[in-house]
Amino acid sequence: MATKDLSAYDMEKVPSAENMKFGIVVSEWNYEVTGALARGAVDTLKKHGAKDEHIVVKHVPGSFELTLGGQLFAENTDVDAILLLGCVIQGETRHFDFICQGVAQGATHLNMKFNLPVIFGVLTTDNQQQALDRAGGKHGNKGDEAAITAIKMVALQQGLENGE
Ligand SMILES: Nc1c(NC[C@H](O)[C@H](O)[C@H](O)CO)[nH]c(=O)[nH]c1=O
Ligand SMILES: CC(=O)[C@@H](O)COP(=O)(O)O
Repeated sequence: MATKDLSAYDMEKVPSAENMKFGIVVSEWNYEVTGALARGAVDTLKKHGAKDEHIVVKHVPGSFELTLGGQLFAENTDVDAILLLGCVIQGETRHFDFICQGVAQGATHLNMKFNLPVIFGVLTTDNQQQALDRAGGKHGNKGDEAAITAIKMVALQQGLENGE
């Protein structure tokens, strides 16, 4: 099955992030991958106008903790969007399934609970190579994708809230 280039997008269709504030929660598990996701996300947000001081990055131990990290951002800051960045790689047991389900459901819950764009930037792969391919490799960078998604959702929300 063809895999989309996660970093390919129409620059003209991305609103300015100049006045937007972002919180980024990064899992420390598989940090060779998640660190690359974070760099891609920060670089992309700044490429579209976000100010350094409006991008706050915090780390959590694993992807399962991304949800609480996002909730802490939502409860204690005035960010306009939160990016959850992680990498879960299938092991020998079903632990993978529970982590992935937990963080996916957690991210969805935060979107609804706080009426705030919470972006699911978590790689869920069979092996490390698939993850590396999507963290700045041949399939682009899911961190870039998460950043663009965050910008577009903030612009959508602000537009609708302003009656546009
Ligand atoms: N195996 C992976 C984990 N496991 C750790 C969990 O995310 C969590 O920290 C633990 O279960 C304690 O609550 N985390 C990843 O992000 N990626 C993995 O591949
Ligand atoms: C995906 C994971 O949870 C990682 O810790 C691998 O765990 P296991 O090999 O015990 O399934």
